[in-house]
Amino acid sequence: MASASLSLFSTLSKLSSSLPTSPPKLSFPLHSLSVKFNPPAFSLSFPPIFPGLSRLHSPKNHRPLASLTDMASDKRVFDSGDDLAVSLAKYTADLSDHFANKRGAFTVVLSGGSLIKCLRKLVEPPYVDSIDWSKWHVFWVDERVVPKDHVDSNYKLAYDGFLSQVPILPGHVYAINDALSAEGAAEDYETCLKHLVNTKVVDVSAASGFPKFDLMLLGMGPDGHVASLFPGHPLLNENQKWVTFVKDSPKPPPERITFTFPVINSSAYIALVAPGASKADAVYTALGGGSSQNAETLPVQRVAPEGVLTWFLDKDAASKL
Ligand SMILES: O=C(O)[C@H](O)[C@@H](O)[C@H](O)[C@H](O)COP(=O)(O)O
Repeated sequence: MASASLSLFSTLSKLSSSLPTSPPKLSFPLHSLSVKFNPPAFSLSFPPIFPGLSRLHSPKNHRPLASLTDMASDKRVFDSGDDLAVSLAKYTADLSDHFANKRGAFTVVLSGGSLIKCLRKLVEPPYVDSIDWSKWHVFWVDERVVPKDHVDSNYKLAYDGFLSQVPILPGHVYAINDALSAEGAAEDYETCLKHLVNTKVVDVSAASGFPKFDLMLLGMGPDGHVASLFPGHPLLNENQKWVTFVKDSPKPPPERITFTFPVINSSAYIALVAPGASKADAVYTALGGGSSQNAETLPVQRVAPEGVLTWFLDKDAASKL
């Protein structure tokens, strides 16, 4: 079993490295579109009508429609990690059905860290059998600039804990080109995204001109960072690039690529998944009004998508609310 996984891993790694690194030249540069960047503002208020909610349905019928009403909640707090994982799996599966039917594709953005463990129920029945995995396209909101088989790689983390256990097409898994420098990998990933926007695999936000992913699964660090956007870092204000790089990440390893806030905030749905006591202070700052007037805004407080934001917390993370 282990060797089968290893050989699958190496096949997938090879396939991923053969992803378009120099896609066809675009007929127009998307980044030259006029871009409206919303200044950082944290808001938990939702649009009066949740995008697409009324059209959500459950063709394979393991998910009763009535349960979709709990998607109206902005914050879900669970007694256990297992309860959180079950709810997150159901939420993801419902959105997968919705976007597969609406667009013929479901674009999902992963983080690293503890998020991958929180996806563990997706690889179990009923979801593993009922989700149309062929529609999934998988991206990373941030990635460490290390080889794909390195212990620090977010790709490897996701592959070992999730991707190797579901039939997502290898060509739909968009890992970074790990042969490049941080600058090169960020540029390459942005070029790849432009190609996918141009071919309509990835949607585009009419409001911002940035790519609009169907679902972004964001983790949050104890310091309130999301993706590789860290407190006090100038990259928090990047408003032109889609993908950029850091070489001084306070969380090791230092070299990473990351989506920028305009891309994060153009998402249709964001799940902010932050379990554990170490997240309680940042959760309080973000949701409980815990910061004083002079305190620096945490990166997570800048997460304010065009679409719907839902927090997934356990009782330890929510203990200070
Ligand atoms: O590469 C990374 O470091 C991750 O992608 C990062 O953005 C992660 O989501 C947060 O650091 C939260 O990680 P934890 O959930 O493990 O605290």
